[in-house]
Amino acid sequence: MEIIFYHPTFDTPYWIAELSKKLPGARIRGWERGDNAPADYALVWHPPVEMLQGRALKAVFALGAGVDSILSKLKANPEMLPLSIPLFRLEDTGMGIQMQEYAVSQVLHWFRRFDDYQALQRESTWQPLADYTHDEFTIGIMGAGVLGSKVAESLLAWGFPVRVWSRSRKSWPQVTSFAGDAELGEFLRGTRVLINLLPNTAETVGIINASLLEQLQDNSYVLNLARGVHVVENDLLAALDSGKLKAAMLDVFSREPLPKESPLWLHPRVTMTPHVAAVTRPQEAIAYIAQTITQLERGETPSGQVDRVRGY
Ligand SMILES: NC(=O)C1=CN([C@@H]2O[C@H](COP(=O)(O)OP(=O)(O)OC[C@H]3O[C@@H](n4cnc5c(N)ncnc54)[C@H](O)[C@@H]3O)[C@@H](O)[C@H]2O)C=CC1
Ligand SMILES: O=C(O)C(=O)CO
Repeated sequence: MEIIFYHPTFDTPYWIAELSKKLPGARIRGWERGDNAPADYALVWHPPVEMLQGRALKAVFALGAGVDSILSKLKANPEMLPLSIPLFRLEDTGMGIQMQEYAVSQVLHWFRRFDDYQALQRESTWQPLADYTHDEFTIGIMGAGVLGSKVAESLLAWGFPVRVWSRSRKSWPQVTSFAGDAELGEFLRGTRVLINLLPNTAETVGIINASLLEQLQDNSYVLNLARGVHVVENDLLAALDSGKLKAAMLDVFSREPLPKESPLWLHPRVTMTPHVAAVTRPQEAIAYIAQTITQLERGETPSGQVDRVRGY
């Protein structure tokens, strides 16, 4: 079995060595320009078109959870990967716990009013504030998939009311589930902390816009953990300035790295991280990919296959 690997920043020799331990029969090589030799599987992130085009592959693996970058490249170059070749993505593989850590720490930060106390500290003001209660701090998670479900679980454990919005209804204990466009308004009206874990698709681009933000409770919070293009950044800034939003924490941006001139950098109620909410953990990802390849070789149907028509 021949496997080609391409990632613009990962340590390729390390990945090849670790993958080889899990797939001892495989010959694994880092792909370089000009390499047209046969391959059965390709492991990729932001792959050049020529890496995949014209190859009789059994499957392609995205080395992350989101496949928007590869699907947008495919839209421009449909010949890069025929629909008959399955595309897999990473399902959790250690990202769930990272998203839980991020969401829990930020929600507790807002819930315990550390943002307000930090502002008071800057004015050298000693001023105890009224506590927030859990029942006025409903968490609304957009996207109830692999990562949204993990985040829901972790915030429930801290006693917050949790609701989710997704394409299909979920029957999860203690979680209120809303489904489809018809129920988005009701979902938003009861939400105090909006957490975004949607995939980037034609339907979800720009979804966090003025009209959506207007439907949230006053003094709400936005935590964007998914993709920057979900948020209309000027609408978010306007909602912060009008008082509709109390604060926003952003991990992802419509342009990355965030340009120096973006007003988001300096807004007093915006905090940010540079797209690090959940990174690919090599050991977990390698175990998942090796197991999935083994299942494919046995003729089984593993989970994690992307529905390219649906877009995630
Ligand atoms: N900031 C970061 O470091 C990272 C961000 N991500 C982002 O998180 C996203 C979610 O990842 P997973 O949970 O693994 O994806 P998933 O595919 O398991 O879950 C997606 C969820 O979104 C829902 N959904 C999709 N389209 C919808 C629509 N039009 N209306 C309502 N609901 C819709 C689905 O029903 C599903 O519940 C990824 O696509 C990626 O963009 C993932 C990993 C790291
Ligand atoms: O896996 C993903 O989709 C990511 O965004 C990783 O940072």
